[in-house]
Amino acid sequence: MKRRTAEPYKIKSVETLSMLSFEERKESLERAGYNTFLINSEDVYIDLLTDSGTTAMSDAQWGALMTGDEAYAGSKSWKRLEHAVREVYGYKYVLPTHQGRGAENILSQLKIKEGDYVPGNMYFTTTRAHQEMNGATFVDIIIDEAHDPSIDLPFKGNVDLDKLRALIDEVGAEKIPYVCLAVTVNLAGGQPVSMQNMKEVYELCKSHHIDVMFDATRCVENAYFIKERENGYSDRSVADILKEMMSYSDGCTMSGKKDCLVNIGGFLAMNDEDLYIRSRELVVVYEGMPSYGGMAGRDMEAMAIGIREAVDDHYIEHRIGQVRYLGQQLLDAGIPIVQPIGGHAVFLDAKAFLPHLKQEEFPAQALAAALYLDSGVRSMERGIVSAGRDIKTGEHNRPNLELVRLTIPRRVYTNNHMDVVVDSILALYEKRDTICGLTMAYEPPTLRFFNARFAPLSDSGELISEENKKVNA
Ligand SMILES: Cc1ncc(COP(=O)(O)O)c(C=O)c1O
Ligand SMILES: N[C@@H](Cc1ccc(O)cc1)C(=O)O
Repeated sequence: MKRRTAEPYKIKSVETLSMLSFEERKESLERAGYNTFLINSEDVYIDLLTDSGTTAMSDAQWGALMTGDEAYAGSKSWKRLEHAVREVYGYKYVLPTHQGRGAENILSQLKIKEGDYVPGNMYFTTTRAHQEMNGATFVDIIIDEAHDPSIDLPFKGNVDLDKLRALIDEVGAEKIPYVCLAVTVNLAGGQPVSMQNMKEVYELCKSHHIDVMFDATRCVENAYFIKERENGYSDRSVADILKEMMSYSDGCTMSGKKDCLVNIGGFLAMNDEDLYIRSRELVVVYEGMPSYGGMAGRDMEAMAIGIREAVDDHYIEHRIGQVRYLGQQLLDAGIPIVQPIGGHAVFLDAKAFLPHLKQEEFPAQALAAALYLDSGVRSMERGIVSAGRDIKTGEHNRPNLELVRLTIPRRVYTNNHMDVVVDSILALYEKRDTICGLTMAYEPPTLRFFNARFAPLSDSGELISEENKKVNA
């Protein structure tokens, strides 16, 4: 018999959850314009909107808050954070930023010129927005399989080297300031990149004098998948694997709100001194002194500790295990989800869940809204709404993946909460043909998914109703 394992921590402080009635949830959803981003958190029972900044900190982190050095300049806390990044990730130079997109802003401004191309293994919303705002065209070089939710591959975040070579041949290396490699790939379903692939991308780029910058947001989760799935790594520690991974890049942007186990913070790291000096100038303009970059001294203390806690083998094994615990139950029940199960989230395949809805009826948005209505579980649309519009044609970008993300915060929920989520999804699947599509009532011009508002496309005005079967037929 396989012995069961449990959380590698015990609970010291608890937060009461609110449990609204169906009618209250319905009102809350209507007030939010059927957009889960606009629901008040006090109306949410289990919050799987994001794993960003939602981590439960450890007692060591809470304790360290008191030791934060809030000096405007030369803070001891910054020194400790800088030391942790250098030691755990291996980069020479580090600059603090208020969160990941602060680092993306500075990197994009410094490296991109109008008319450049930035290849990446699938886009991320904020990352691409910064690249485009600085005049670059994003080019997706992820393997084709990553766009198919049903293909089960160990490293579905890998770069297709032929696509990268073809781009270099077509536009010339001088038009590619850097390759942006996400480890893991959020929008592909939290899928990892293999060490072999990182090595090959790095070698190809170096032969053309192109830099490789990682989006390191969930790099520890990527390192764990390498330990589990790639030949030659099973006996190595996650910390050791992570260090090797980072050696195949010239620097990284980091949202500390994920794999640094904190509620706010980020950094930009690099090995090139000239880029460091120029970045430091922009940190002063956008973030604050290079010894705090938008973070309080106490935040930096917590992050320095979180960086080390995240590479504990027991922590990361449980983390990935919990995501898998949720995903596997859904798979066993025949629910369409992105395979294999990724690092930070389980992604429902909304196209397969609601096949009666056209993509312009926003199936993933409708499914996320229906899940909230059913049980108070909050998730996030990752499909046509998130993909926005083509900046040249103004048409909707139409991603192949039309997903609902169930994102698991780190160290927050127990597996009993995961069971509640499973039950709600199974109940919705039973009555899936009663769920109708949505129309977009308000569309913001940028990053529209955050603030867009929707309305049900049904005669009754209800999102879930037996009546909808007729509309959907
Ligand atoms: C893959 C990835 N990159 C970058 C970011 C940006 O980080 P932040 O939210 O800290 O600005 C996020 C989350 O927003 C992310 O998931
Ligand atoms: N990075 C966070 C927060 C976020 C969510 C959606 C975005 O498009 C941008 C940022 C996440 O992936 O959950």
